[in-house]
Amino acid sequence: MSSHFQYREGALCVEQVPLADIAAQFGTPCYVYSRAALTDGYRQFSNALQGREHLICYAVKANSNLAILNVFARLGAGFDIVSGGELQRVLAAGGDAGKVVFSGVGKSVAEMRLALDAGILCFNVESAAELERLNEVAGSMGKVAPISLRVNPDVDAKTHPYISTGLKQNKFGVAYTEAVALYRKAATLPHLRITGVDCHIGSQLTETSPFIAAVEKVLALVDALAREGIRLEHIDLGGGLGIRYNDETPPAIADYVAALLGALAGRSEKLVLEPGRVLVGNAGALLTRVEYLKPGEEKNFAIVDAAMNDLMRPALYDAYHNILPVQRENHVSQSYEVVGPICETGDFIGHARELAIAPQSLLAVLSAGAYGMSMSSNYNTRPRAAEVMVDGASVHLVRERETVPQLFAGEKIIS
Ligand SMILES: Cc1ncc(COP(=O)(O)O)c(C=O)c1O
Ligand SMILES: N[C@@H](CCCC[NH3+])C(=O)O
Repeated sequence: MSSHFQYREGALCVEQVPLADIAAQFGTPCYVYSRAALTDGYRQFSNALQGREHLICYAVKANSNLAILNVFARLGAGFDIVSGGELQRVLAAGGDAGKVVFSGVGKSVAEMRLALDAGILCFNVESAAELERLNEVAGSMGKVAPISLRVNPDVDAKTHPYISTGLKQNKFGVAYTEAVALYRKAATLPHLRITGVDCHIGSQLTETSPFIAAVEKVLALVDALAREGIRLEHIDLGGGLGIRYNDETPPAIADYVAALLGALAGRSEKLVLEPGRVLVGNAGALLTRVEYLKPGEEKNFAIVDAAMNDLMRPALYDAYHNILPVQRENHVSQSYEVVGPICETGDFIGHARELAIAPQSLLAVLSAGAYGMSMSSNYNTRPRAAEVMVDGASVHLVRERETVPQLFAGEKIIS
């Protein structure tokens, strides 16, 4: 368990604040984030990278709450975005456009314009067609777009197939074998300026070796480009470092960074990283309340007020999240299917969890800071959860629970 979420005298606390107090004040379901945990994670990266020119671009998709983006912006972070919406959130949170890298296979003309207007650091271009489009859009605006090519190194990230991105059969990046030719082509396009190279092989990696295999391929490409007179200012190695949800043993941030720096020894290019999950995953928990206990013939169900619309990782990837009682209580301990109110059999938060709970008990779903709120939806017309950030002894509401009128925003009935 993260050191930021700990039991104190039987009460689960975030820092010094009992989660039960937060539930009483803000209701459930509610995401709770620890500012100290966010700061710690970021500092582990920046400390490990000391002495090396670098930029830590937090991957906004992991959690785009404005308060979280603001914490990272104040720490000096850059941002990895994948949409115009994410760029707008970064700017609204006080992020520096000049530290933004823009990834993604489907950038629209409008998104390119927005990013060029804002003056982002780099477009991570993922196809030949995107290269052409970006050149045209930049030209039409009288601008020059800074670019990297995202190369697909064809390395097995050894992670869930839905979140592996660096294999030939994945949609991401340009084929490794075509990268030099595409760089040559980019060098001829007048409204593009080549600044770097990028790769990202997948998410929730728990071993270092696939990262190193990818770095080696990227460096071979950097050398091949140098032989052609194409010199790069930065090398972006993406994100992907995993966290402990259950019994995984991912490398510590410092060890992961040390391994990358070892592989990059003797290289002077600026190092860009795009960590998402490892910065926010264990900095957040989802608080939920037991609505009903429903004994079944084969299984006991604990029906809680959070559901797959709030946290879809279990339904989508069969992902494991530790579920803990917020108060240690003297109920009979039983094995429960922890499920939400949504009309889908796949609507579960956890299978076969041994819990001592009763109706109205509060539960904390741990490691929910990454890809929790950011992947939430209004499915079953459920309002999105509230989000709070704990900063020392202070608790701040950083996003209100949606209300019914908000759920209707922008819609109209026609006659
Ligand atoms: C291009 C890119 N960069 C960074 C990330 C962040 O990944 P993670 O949250 O695994 O660190 C992702 C998501 O996998 C991504 O697609
Ligand atoms: N959404 C995924 C990770 C995808 C990473 C984005 N490229 C998760 O919850 O684990």
